Amino acid sequence: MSDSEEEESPDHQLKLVVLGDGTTGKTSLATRFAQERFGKQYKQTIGLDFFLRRILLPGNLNVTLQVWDVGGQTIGGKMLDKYIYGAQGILLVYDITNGQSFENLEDWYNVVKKVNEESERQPLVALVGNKIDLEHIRTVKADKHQRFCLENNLSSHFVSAKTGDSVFLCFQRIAADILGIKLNKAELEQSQRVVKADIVNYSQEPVPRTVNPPRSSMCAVQ
Ligand SMILES: Nc1nc2c(ncn2[C@@H]2O[C@H](COP(=O)(O)OP(=O)(O)OP(=O)(O)O)[C@@H](O)[C@H]2O)c(=O)[nH]1
Repeated sequence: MSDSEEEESPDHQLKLVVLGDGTTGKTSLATRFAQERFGKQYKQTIGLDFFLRRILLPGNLNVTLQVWDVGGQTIGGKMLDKYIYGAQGILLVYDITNGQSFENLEDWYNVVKKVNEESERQPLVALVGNKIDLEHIRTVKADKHQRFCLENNLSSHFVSAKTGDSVFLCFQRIAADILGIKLNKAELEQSQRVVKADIVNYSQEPVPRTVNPPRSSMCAVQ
C-alpha cells in the first residue's frame, strides 16, 4: 500500500452506550470526554443524549466514538433495548460512593445480555467506577468491583468525570480493545491526564450558566 492510500484510510465509527443509575455521572463522563468540561449542577437526562469525539489510535487510526448517554430513568422503559441495540461497547457506570448504584448494575447488565442474546458479535462491556475524587467517602470496595469484572469478563475502569482523571484513558482503552489494538505503556501513561478540580468559593453568588453553551458535538432525543 502506498503512503497516500494509508493516509486516506477511512475512519472507524464505534457506538458506545453509557448505562447506569441516575446521578452516577454518565452525562458528566460523556461531557468530560467529548467537550473537556464538567458541570457541577445536576440536570437529569430525559431519554438520550449523543456525544461525538474523534480520537487517534496507534497505527494512525482515526476512530469516531459515538457516545450514547442514556438517562438513568430509562430502565424498565420500552426504548432502552433500542438504544443498546448495535452497540460495540457498553459502559456500565456506578458511583463509588453509592452502593445501590453498584448493586443495580446487575439489572442494567441483564438488559444488555438480553438485547444481545441472539447477536453473533457481543459488545465489549466495561465496568466504570466514577467519582474517584470522592475516594474518602467510597462505599463500594475495589475488590467488589474487581470480582464483578472477573465473574463477567468485563474491562475495569476507575474515573473521575469531575477532575478528568482517567476519563480519556477509559474511552481510549475501550475503543482499542474493540478494534483489537494493543496500547503500549507510554500511550497508556500519556492518556492518564488529571485536571485540577476547581476551588469553590461558597461566599460568592453562583455564576449563571451560559444560556447556549457550545453543543456542536451533542444532540438530544427525548
Ligand atoms: N464529585 C464528583 N461529582 C460528580 C462526578 N461526576 C458527576 N458528578 C456529579 O454527580 C451529579 C450527577 O451527574 P450526571 O452526570 O448528571 O449523572 P447522570 O448519571 O447522567 O444522571 P441521569 O441523567 O439522572 O442519568 C452531578 O451533580 C455531577 O456534577 C465526579 O466524578 N465526581
